[in-house]
Amino acid sequence: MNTPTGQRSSTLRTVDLVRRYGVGETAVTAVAGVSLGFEPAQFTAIMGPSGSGKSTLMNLLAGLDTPTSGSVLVEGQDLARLDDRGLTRLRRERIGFVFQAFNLLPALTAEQNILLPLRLAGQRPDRDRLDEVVRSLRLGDRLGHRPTELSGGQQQRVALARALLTRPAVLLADEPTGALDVTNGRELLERLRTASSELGRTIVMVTHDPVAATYADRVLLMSDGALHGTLEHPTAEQVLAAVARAESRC
Ligand SMILES: Nc1ncnc2c1ncn2[C@@H]1O[C@H](COP(=O)(O)OP(=O)(O)OP(=O)(O)O)[C@@H](O)[C@H]1O
Repeated sequence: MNTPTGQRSSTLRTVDLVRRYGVGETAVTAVAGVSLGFEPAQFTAIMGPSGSGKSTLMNLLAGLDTPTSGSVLVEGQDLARLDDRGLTRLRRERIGFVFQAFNLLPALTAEQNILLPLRLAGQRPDRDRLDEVVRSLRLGDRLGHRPTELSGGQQQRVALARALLTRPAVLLADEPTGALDVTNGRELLERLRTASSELGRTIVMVTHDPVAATYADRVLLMSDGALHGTLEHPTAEQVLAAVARAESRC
């Protein structure tokens, strides 16, 4: 998509984004001036040592935290200009979330969990859309089960179905494979890749796993709250080497 000025308009964009915690000598700059664009159908992995600002950046992208300065724009809308209702609506309709801990409601069945965001928005579920998502994630025979009756892989696929049902522009995934075994982790990463390449979703994933990062189109390396490099379609060895370099800077 191009703007009248010829600039490419990103689905998600940060401009000089800064998040500082505390004041005076104990102040910590968790995100130190990050300007980034995330494009449609682009799958980005964010890596970096512990404390480098990955979670803070994700919280800012999700509108869960407010920048000290700079801005986050989702489909051109500056999150800081939205009131609480507008922000809740944008997060419910345009941003999907997948977390390491699945975050499913234990009292609800898989289907009820998947439909929850729509119900909260007061919208009727589109059965065809539900069937399509459920089929693509191989959940057809598990819909009546509660989370405790599902494997970890199935629970995370339910969480992904919930995130994808509303056709969000952006999917934010925080260590989505962190609690999964290798096989289920790889399957989830394949689903994420399909969601970006075939469905056009903009995906941003924080991971500590160099192999998981190779499923992304690009890997952004953070250290000390700043961006210290980008790798395009790297191998796991290239990711490992880059992370080691970032850690040696700490
Ligand atoms: N609420 C807070 N109050 C004060 N400092 C904070 C707060 N949240 C994060 N920080 C600090 O900001 C820096 C970045 O933290 P952040 O959690 O974003 O790092 P991270 O890269 O996600 O780390 P990890 O990989 O361990 O999850 C750290 O120094 C952290 O201690």
